Formats: sequence, structure tokens, C-alpha cells
Amino acid sequence: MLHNSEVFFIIRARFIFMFGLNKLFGKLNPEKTAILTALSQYKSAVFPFGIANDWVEKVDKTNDGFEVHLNLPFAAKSALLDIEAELLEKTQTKISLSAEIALTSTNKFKQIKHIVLVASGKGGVGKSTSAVNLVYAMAEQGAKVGILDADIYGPSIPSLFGLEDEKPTTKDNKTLQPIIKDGIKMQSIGFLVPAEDATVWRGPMASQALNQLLNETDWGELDYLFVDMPPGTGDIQLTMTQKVPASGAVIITTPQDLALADAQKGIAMFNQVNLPILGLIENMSHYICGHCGGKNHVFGQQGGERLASRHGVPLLAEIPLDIEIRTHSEQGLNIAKQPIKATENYTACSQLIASMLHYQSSTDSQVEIVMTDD
Ligand SMILES: Nc1ncnc2c1ncn2[C@@H]1O[C@H](COP(=O)(O)OP(=O)(O)OP(=O)(O)O)[C@@H](O)[C@H]1O
Repeated sequence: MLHNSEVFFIIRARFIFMFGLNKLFGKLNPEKTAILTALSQYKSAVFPFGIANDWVEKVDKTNDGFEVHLNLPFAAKSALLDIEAELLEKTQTKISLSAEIALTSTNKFKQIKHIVLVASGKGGVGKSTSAVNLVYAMAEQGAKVGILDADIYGPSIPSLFGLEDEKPTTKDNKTLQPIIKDGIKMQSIGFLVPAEDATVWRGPMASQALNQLLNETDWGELDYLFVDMPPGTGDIQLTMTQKVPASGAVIITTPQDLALADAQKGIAMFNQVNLPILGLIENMSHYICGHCGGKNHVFGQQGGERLASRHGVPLLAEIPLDIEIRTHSEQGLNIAKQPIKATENYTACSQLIASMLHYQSSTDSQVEIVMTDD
């Protein structure tokens, strides 16, 4: 038997559904209703609750099907092809999707919706390379993205973007303009002081420098700002973590035991300050043989998976050890615009991060799906 609150929930849900449809189309139309139903039933790791009706901006009839425009509340534009394929299968109608990315979350800092820390317990595991490639992938999903190089002791953002000779400018003598490449805004101590000066900085100076770079850069509006943290889990990293109003952290590790042990310390550090861990990325996870296509687990197997499941955090990606990743990074190339296989990993990973940040901060979606039994 239904309880009062359940009856209320059902009436409310129906009201929202009907009102939403009427608002969109004036009068209900069976073909359009079927499209909305199919969209809401589409499920994937990135869209665990389907495509909500209120993300649908408009549905237009064309000569051979429909055009549907979405306002997606997180960056996942390249999922549209997959969604189109499922809609075709379900409705037997050709449906072309287009989308704008319009985050609904409130700003976490100034005009920045989300700040994501990219950390590693150990140096040299590919943290900066992964951070830069995630940023490229996220921008390709239609988001406004920035990256802050907090790796004060070894700033590598200028070289990974191929912008070593750039110098930030100021319009008002108070704030620095970020350097911009492919629409991505960036700031790094490496643009401001010679590398040898940065390496001698002590802890307080390092976290002060991070604060200044974050506060005194004119970031403008950003959906996601990634922070490339210094490697390690010591006091400096802890202080930095406490000073940045981040939404979550991503930890990069390799499958080696030593790296995994340090990644575990990273998990403990973020738990200590109650910062949600969005997931682990196992970098240099395996090597695909260029001759036979076989997978070689050069540094060990399933270490990232075991660590992730032990701590209840998602394993976001297993990125191969790939010569093209290294060469593209060394040349400062935008990996998301290159036709290389490894790009898929960063694309999938960036969508998962965007989705998790959305559902983590969206109270609306929780209100609609939670049912009480009192
Ligand atoms: N998946 C990969 N495949 C091949 N090479 C990689 C991969 N990831 C990173 N590398 C290479 O490994 C080296 C170290 O990467 P990177 O500088 O990103 O590590 P890091 O963890 O940021 O280091 P640091 O601790 O010094 O900040 C670089 O030469 C980079 O090109």
C-alpha cells in the first residue's frame, strides 16, 4: 500500500513531467513524447539518470526525422553520437542532437564553477601530462576550462602547452591576464619566474604563491579549473589543499607497488580534509605491442583497480604507456585534436569527472529520486 508521502511524490513527479512537456511543446505530441521518453531512458556511466526532460531546449521536425537541442549541465558533448545511436534504435526515427554546455551548479570560487585538484603521491607518474590532456579533453566537450600550475617546484604547464616564452600581462596592475591556448586559460609560476628560482622556495612561500596565482589571475567565467598539484602528500600539499576551494580531487598513479602506496597516502590526505576523491587514474597502465596488439603489463597488473575498490573510489581510466602521449606532450600539442587512440581515454575520463561533479553538487536531482517510506 502506498503511503501519503509516496502518493504526494508520484503526483508531484507527474505534475513536473506534464508541466515540463507542456512548456516545451504547448500540446503533447506522441512522436515528441516518445523522443523525450527515450532520452530519459538512456543510461550510461556518464548519464546514470538519463537525459532529463528539462535539459531539452527544443525538438524540431525535419524532412527525415527530428533535431533535438539540449542544454547539458555538464561537459559531455561527445556522448551525443552514442545517444543518437540509441535513440535511432529505440524510436526507429533519425534524431540529430546538438548541445550547449550550461552548468547549473553555483560558483565555487569567483566565477569558477568547479576546481579540481590533480594530485599524485609520487613524482614522475605522469600527473602533469594527465592534467593537461584532461583539460584538452574537457575543453573539447564544450566546457570553459582553465589550468593552474601549482607544481611550484617543477612547473611544466608552459612546456606542455608549448608556450615557454609567454609572459602574462596585466590590464589594471592588480590582476594577471591568463595565457590562453585553444580557448584554455592557464597560469603558472613558470611564466613568471625562471625555473631555478622556483625550486628553492620553502613551504609557506610555495602555498602563498599558489594563493596569489589563484586569486590574482583574471580567470573570468570558467566551468572547470584544474590545478596541477606538486607531487607528494606532505605539509605543503596539505596546506595547499586546505586553501583552495576545490570540489574534488583526482589522483594519478602508476601500477607499481611504490606508486600505489603513495597514492594511498594521497587518498588519506584528501579524506583528512573531507575533499571528495572523484577517482583514480592508473597511468602507464599497460603497453600495447605495436606488432601483435597484445597488452603488456610492464609495471604490474590491476593495482589501481584494487586500490580503488579498497577505498571505494572510482577507477576513472587505465591509460596506456604510449609513445604518442609522450611525443605529443613534448611538442606541446593538443591531444584532443589529434587522431590518436589514447585520446579516447582522456575524453571518457573528462566526461566522468564532469558528470560526478554535477551529481555531487546537484541537490535537485536527489530531491526527485529519493523516496521516503514514512
Ligand atoms: N601515458 C604515458 N605514456 C607515455 N609517456 C608518458 C605517459 N604519461 C606521462 N608520460 C611521460 O612521462 C614523463 C613524466 O610525466 P609528467 O611530467 O607528466 O609526470 P609528473 O608526475 O607530473 O612529474 P613531476 O612529479 O615531476 O611533476 C614525461 O616524459 C611524460 O611525457
